[in-house]
Amino acid sequence: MTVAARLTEDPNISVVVLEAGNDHSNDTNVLSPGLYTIMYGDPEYDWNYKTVPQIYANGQEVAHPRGKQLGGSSAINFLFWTHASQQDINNWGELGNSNWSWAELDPYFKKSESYISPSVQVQSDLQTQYIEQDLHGLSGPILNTFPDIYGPVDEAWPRTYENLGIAVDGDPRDGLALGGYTNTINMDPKVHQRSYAATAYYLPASQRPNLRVITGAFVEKILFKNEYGKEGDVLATGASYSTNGTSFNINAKREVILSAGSISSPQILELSGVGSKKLLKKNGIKVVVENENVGENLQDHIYVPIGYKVIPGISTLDDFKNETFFNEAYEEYITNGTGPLATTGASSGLLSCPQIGCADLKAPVDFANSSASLAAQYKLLSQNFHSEAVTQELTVTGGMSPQYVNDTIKLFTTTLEGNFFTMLGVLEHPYSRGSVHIQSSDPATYPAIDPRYLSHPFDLEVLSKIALHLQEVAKSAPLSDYLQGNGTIYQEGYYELNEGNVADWIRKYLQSEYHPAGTCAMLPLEKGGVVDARFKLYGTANLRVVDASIFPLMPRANLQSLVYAIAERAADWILEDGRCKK
Ligand SMILES: Cc1cc2nc3c(=O)[nH]c(=O)nc-3n(C[C@H](O)[C@H](O)[C@H](O)COP(=O)(O)OP(=O)(O)OC[C@H]3O[C@@H](n4cnc5c(N)ncnc54)[C@H](O)[C@@H]3O)c2cc1C
Repeated sequence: MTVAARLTEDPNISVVVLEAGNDHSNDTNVLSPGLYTIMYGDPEYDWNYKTVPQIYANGQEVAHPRGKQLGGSSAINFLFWTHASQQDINNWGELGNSNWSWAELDPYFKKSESYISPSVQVQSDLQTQYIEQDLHGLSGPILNTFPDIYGPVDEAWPRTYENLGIAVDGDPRDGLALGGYTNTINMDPKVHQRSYAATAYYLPASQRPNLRVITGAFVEKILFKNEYGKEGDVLATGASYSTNGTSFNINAKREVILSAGSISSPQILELSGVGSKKLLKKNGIKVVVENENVGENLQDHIYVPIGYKVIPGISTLDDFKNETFFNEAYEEYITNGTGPLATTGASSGLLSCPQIGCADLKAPVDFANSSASLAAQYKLLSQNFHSEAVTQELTVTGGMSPQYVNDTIKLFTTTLEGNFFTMLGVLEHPYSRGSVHIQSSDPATYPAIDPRYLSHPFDLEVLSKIALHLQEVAKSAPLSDYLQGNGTIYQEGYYELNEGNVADWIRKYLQSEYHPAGTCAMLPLEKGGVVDARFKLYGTANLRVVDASIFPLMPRANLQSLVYAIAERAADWILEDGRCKK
């Protein structure tokens, strides 16, 4: 939506958007910051993917919700608005992408955002004074602020990191600062509604005569002309899609932009004949552009959860299990836009290895068994291992059921009596790599998603340190004041982790943060690339991929601010390239 909205600012450019899901931009389930888990597993909102069994993680399938609606996963995400580091983006340049550096991308982060300062009370309670307003966008479409409804645990969060000597040392928006802090969320503070791609980019543009959005349009493949373009590249002429079982073709005069996300973009390319010759032949698909890199290089953030019992009197998401409580909260939100459904968590800690007490951990240096392109990625990760964030620590103020790794409906709640608090420790820069590939030429058959979690042994080593650090945080005041036994009494099913049992526990209960990336990597072709540094698919004259699948290397933190930034940049380049061609 970001690209379409920007391009149609020019009345001479017409854009048609094909979206498989429906428009839910007026739906409380999407707009309420506290209701997002209600959408998981529901086919009206969520593709509800699962990985193939993960052989390094107890053979489990891992759930992968993805937004199936206008605005995609920005409509179902947790509203965390956090940022990549400078090094993360500079790495993309180092890997061979010209004109990619933090300095060059920074204006586009700003372009997408309107930061809205909270009240003086919120600033003090949530310790938001770290914000440097000049670093933020102040007039972009996505509204971004702090939750103004929160409890004592939220207030305790930044103070706990302060007591541990690892409070945030600046505004992480600068791509440098590290430490524990309360992050912003993408919410309109006036009405307490999610601000996301559909409300922020689509709605203001929806009346333009040069923008047409077709919802319920399931793209089956991209169409190519059977002749070559000017530069010897294949021409994309449009797409075929189906609506309610009827198929249609739509023509594109200038460009086709594929933004179906890290799971569907490689799937659509392969269905269209772009991918590995062997795989396409096996599935009876004619090869249009041969490229073995399509669908490879899958990366994801995984995390380990640890659950605690809270002291009596602390309200948590567990209270929603009480029907009366939920109905009252729902009524209050619908009527006044306030109450427990008008808010969400915002507790982050971006921490380096020395900050979590693992300064002695040695990052891998021998990449002899890796391909040259992967070795280049590993080299950058290892060089910066001790200065970059190794983890993002965050919280869910409520119980989780980590045994339901493959079922998000059950994962974010418990059947237990009581109130709980869950700490999550995310592995920020994984070394494991996987893939997404079609299993059939039938577009309705989901692709095989295989992130190969923990296939690189270093990931387990690092995640173990992260899990042990979470326990230290939980035992530290003032957070520990709100946890039973000062952070030593676990939710049933969890137990004290130590050097001896932590690895087994992680293999069993690791979860995805639902951040798949990298499957149509922006890299030089010979280094594993699918698109070039201007998003153009290799071997084609006029097809670009613009979504998280082009990230060549996983950044720290949550992905959405980076997805908006690259989409803003892509729109500029599409306009620029169009002008050059005239
Ligand atoms: C549950 C969840 C929680 C998250 N929490 C956060 C968070 O708190 N903060 C954060 O920064 N990030 C978060 N993320 C990640 C972030 O939302 C995503 O990385 C980002 O939205 C990805 O954008 P994208 O454009 O690559 O793909 P998507 O947003 O997934 O968009 C792809 C779009 O393509 C459509 N599509 C797919 N296939 C087809 C087809 N065949 N035909 C037509 N349309 C199709 C989809 O329906 C969808 O609308 C979360 C993600 C999830 C799933």
